[in-house]
Amino acid sequence: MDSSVTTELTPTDASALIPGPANPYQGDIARYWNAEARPVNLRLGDVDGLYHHHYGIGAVDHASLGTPEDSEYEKKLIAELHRLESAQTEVLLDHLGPITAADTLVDAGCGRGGSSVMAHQRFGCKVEGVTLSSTQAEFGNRRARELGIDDHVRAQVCNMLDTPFEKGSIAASWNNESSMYVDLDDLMAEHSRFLKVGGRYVTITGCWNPKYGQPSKWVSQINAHFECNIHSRREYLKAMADNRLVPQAVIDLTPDTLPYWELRATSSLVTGIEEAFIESYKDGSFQYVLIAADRV
Ligand SMILES: C[S@@+](CC[C@H](N)C(=O)[O-])C[C@H]1O[C@@H](n2cnc3c(N)ncnc32)[C@H](O)[C@@H]1O
Ligand SMILES: CC(C)=CCC/C(C)=C/COP(=O)(O)OP(=O)(O)O
Ligand SMILES: [Mg+2]
Repeated sequence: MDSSVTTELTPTDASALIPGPANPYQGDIARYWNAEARPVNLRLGDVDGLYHHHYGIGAVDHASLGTPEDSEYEKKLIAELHRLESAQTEVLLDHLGPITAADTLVDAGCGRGGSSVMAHQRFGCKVEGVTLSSTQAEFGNRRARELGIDDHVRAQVCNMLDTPFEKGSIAASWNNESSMYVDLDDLMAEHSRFLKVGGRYVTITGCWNPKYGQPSKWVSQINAHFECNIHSRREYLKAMADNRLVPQAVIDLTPDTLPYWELRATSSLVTGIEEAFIESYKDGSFQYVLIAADRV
């Protein structure tokens, strides 16, 4: 083809130019999430159409569950787990700072888009989600169309370490349980690049606790289960400090997530990873944290 010829790109052509996985590992992760269809995620999402791939926080409302003998008990338990997962997103959104409808936010590693939809519903803003999985991006875009918000909420297949967002164009961004798939220095550098000075970055993540020493056997088990690479709390703080992201809040959510796991362990939707989360949270080797940082 004559390289001197420039052709105007339609949006479809432009999206076809988005590079694929940057390395074989990212290819594995794209395949993993393209194939994922666990009932614990789909049945919870079916409760109200918000599909999450993260865990829950807050006290279990035991009164709402009734007793295991009730015919509706399992349905109520699923609704309760889902309520706790959406409560987790609400806490993340609480830490984004003042957001207006004119702002654009980035949901880095957006999954099926539950957090993106909730952010738009709260702030009226635009939300750009990125995921390695084409199945997830299609799912999220279909939900946005069904909700009539596809002019504000969009998912793209894109590596979050190399996004198309312009330097300094984004009011706030987050990783909701998606930072354990990437190098943290590369990740914080990319958020720092596209965030406005004064913008806010938030992560909710599981991290290993430097006070414990090294990653415990439970942490290794979680890594193997999800093909991820859990970082330490210290690595998060260092990567932020090195990339003009200054922590404004560091909140240990471990006590708040344990009730979710203990309830989930009693459900029919268990996946086999519940013991590793419960035991590592209890022995102190693993922590569930929220870190909110100012882009300075
Ligand atoms: C556990 S899911 C979390 C999804 C979502 N944040 C949520 O709370 O529902 C992890 C997500 O990270 C995404 N991910 C992992 N590595 C990525 C990368 N390099 N670029 C973009 N997305 C990535 C996966 O595609 C997946 O959507
Ligand atoms: C806190 C840590 C270490 C998270 C690892 C990333 C991850 C897989 C999150 C949940 O996804 P999911 O909702 O698809 O998982 P599950 O099927 O277990 O609910
Ligand atoms: Mg889940």
